[in-house]
Amino acid sequence: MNDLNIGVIGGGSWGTTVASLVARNAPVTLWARNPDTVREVNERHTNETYLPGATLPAGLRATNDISDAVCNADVIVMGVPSQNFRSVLEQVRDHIRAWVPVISLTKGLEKDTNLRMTQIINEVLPGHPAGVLTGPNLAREIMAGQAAAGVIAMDDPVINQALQNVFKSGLFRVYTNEDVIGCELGGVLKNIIAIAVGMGDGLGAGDNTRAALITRGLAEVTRLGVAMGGQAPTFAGLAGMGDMIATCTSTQSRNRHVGMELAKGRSMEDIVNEMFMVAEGAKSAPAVMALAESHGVEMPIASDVYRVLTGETNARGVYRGLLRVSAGAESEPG
Ligand SMILES: NC(=O)C1=CN([C@@H]2O[C@H](COP(=O)(O)OP(=O)(O)OC[C@H]3O[C@@H](n4cnc5c(N)ncnc54)[C@H](OP(=O)(O)O)[C@@H]3O)[C@@H](O)[C@H]2O)C=CC1
Ligand SMILES: O=C(CO)COP(=O)(O)O
Repeated sequence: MNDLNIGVIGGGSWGTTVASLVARNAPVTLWARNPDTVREVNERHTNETYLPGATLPAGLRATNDISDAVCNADVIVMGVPSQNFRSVLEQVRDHIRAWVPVISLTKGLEKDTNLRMTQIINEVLPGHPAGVLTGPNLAREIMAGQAAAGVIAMDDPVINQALQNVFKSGLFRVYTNEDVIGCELGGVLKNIIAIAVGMGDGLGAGDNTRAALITRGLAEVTRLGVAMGGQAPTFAGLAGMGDMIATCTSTQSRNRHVGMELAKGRSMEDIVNEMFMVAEGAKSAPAVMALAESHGVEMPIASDVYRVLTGETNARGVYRGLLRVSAGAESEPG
């Protein structure tokens, strides 16, 4: 057992899953805002709302009191959606000890500021090392005991290696990477491409179409990621291509699900109203478009998705457009 105390913040699908993984290696306290979730985790070792059918480790303790999860923690792991990240981190700030590293699990950008979650950590908790744990990691599949691999990224290689030991297990292989920006953006930007793939799949597109969307999607994600300071090889790794493949092809993906529902001609408002889990791609799309524009990067697939999300056009309309567009060189946008 590792002697670091870990505080995981957020009792949804991924926060609960990561807390369960870490509980094999170190003492963990999971903070959830919902007292029913806390009771269920502590008494029945389940979180049926977010992880139906999964049994959580008996040693995983949950709390409704954020100071209980934070004040003795040597590492804080943030697993709340991007639009709530800052406000929850401000609650963490009231209890966190000096220099404790903060790891984001969140794959989104903050609305209006367009900031990445590690940038928010730097703003709210200056001096605390900030990193991300990311990769092709669908929560329910990991809880079902399927092997997976992820990446832990942080500027400081010594802390990064210590954290690798906190998260890794026989079923969860964790690689280190020092490219925080690239790893973080890989996880964020693939979500909008997964919506595009969901729209295609919902309209009955074939395997060739899906492969073309994923490949061209990865090309535009890489262009923006590199323009924002990420390293190109990161986008060919687990945080980039790996997560892109998992999210774009899995029936478990919430982002792909949004695309499938859009393909039925439903409005975004309707779809979101009946989802209780987060689909970060839809929330982050305006920020992605703003960043693409400010960096002078063309993202034809993402901008088509954005036009569907805003109701300017529909899935069928952009699909027809895709077939009409003439192709140039593979190294160029379009
Ligand atoms: N699920 C997955 O497979 C993976 C998800 N991720 C990323 O992890 C992040 C979290 O996603 P995920 O766990 O799936 O989301 P879910 O929708 O499953 O759960 C969201 C959780 O956040 C909590 N929450 C929301 N707002 C607040 C708030 N203001 N204060 C406190 N808690 C809040 C919810 O609490 P309540 O129940 O009370 O509403 C819930 O516990 C996302 O950015 C996602 O992209 C990354 C990898 C895999
Ligand atoms: O990021 C994920 C898998 O790596 C989860 O994707 P969804 O949010 O689309 O379910």
